[in-house]
Amino acid sequence: MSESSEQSGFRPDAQPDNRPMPLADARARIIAAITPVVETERVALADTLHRVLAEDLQSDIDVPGADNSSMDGYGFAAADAPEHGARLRVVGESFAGHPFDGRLAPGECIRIMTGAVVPPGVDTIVMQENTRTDDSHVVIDTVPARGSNVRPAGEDLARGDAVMSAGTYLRPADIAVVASIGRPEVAVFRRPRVAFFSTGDELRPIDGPIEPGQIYDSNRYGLAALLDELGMDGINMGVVGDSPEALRAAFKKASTADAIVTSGGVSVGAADFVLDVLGEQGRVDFWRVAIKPGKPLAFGTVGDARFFGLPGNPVSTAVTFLQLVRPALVRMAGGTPAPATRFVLPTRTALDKRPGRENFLRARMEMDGTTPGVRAIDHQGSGVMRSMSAANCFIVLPAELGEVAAGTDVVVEPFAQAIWDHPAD
Ligand SMILES: Nc1nc2c(c(=O)[nH]1)N[C@H]1C(S)=C(S)[C@@H](COP(=O)(O)OP(=O)(O)OC[C@H]3O[C@@H](n4cnc5c(N)ncnc54)[C@H](O)[C@@H]3O)O[C@H]1N2
Ligand code: MOO
Ligand SMILES: [Mg+2]
Repeated sequence: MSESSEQSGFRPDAQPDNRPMPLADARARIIAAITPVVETERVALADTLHRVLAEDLQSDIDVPGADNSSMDGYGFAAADAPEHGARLRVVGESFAGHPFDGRLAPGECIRIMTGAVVPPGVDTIVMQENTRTDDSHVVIDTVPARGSNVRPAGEDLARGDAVMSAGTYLRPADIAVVASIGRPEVAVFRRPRVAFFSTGDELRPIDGPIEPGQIYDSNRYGLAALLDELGMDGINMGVVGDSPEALRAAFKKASTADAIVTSGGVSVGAADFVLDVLGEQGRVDFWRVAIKPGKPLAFGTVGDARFFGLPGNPVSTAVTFLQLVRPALVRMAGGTPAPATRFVLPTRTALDKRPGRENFLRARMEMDGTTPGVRAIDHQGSGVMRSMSAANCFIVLPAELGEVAAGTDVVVEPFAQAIWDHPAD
């Protein structure tokens, strides 16, 4: 039996046929429901990693500010060294931060270092490995072409250039570029406030003992780290028990955030109340997505907040966060989510698959000698978080597919991703 025909008692209007929603549709609906934050603040550049730029930046200066040398060597006028073996008198030096302020007469050159200003009269630099010194002279064994090793002013950015536009998610390289034009502070969007909590009577804090039947609340630590990595303002609300009353109180408290992310209690069990309380205190936009792991995901609204009810199985929590919550939060933060980078590799192992849900198998891309391939982690249970930790990619198998034989080309999605679109890319 195909999984898509599974039934449940719950029927949000959004899914009149009661089937789990295809993942692409769920993602599109979530993205369409997100409103980006608009408030901005000025922040020291050093504190802007993974913040979203809220202003267009233009350069007031040339970077670099002057023609400069790309080599340690000697600078001269090409006309003075018409052939290999030319001999020039060394009359001064230009160091980075200490320009040469004299003038060159015919037959003269200067010692010059990488990054040092190329003075008027010098149009060519020879690297010192191609020279010999001879008293106060230098012999250029191999004369380079005119203009060699001179980096022009403004090579990186010219005065007036557009440097970066509002909506850019700031990566380390971007921060270095902004620093290069001398901006100690920039305007960024306020970070979305994302309230998150775990649900489950079995969950215990990680700094105490556990009894049989109890487990440590690991999902909340994973979620906190994922939110942190995205630059969100995470509001850690702890563990909420499996009771409608406790959930009502938690939903109420979280309803002033921009988003709420929970784990657990969204399936059909007798202690799964998240969906009921979401319907009661807010609105269910849809429930259940044709994704494995992660099917019972719920999306909706509570007060001001977009609500993501992630399934409690730890791998399901992680996979649904990456596939559905992360792009939504990128948009909420003022950025543009990038489509996943994917490519094709042969699978070294046969893959179990039933038609019905798009599968995200945890896998490792690896080389066999010089041949790249991908190998699924042995244990694919949605409670086996080590499968995520040991993996470096997903194998993504389309919903309709059945079993996959070893040697078949499969779609691979590396964990290391450009997750937001970068206008300069
Ligand atoms: N009769 C059916 N049962 C289940 C179905 C179904 O379609 N019919 N779907 C299964 C699928 S798929 C998933 S995924 C889970 C989702 O369950 P819930 O979201 O209701 O999550 P819980 O029942 O609360 O917990 C599931 C599992 O995960 C552990 N857990 C929960 N929270 C944490 C946490 N913070 N840290 C670590 N581990 C956590 C929990 O102890 C359970 O073992 O439902 C299936 N059932
Ligand atoms: O889809 Mo559930 O996520 O198998 O574990
Ligand atoms: Mg459950």
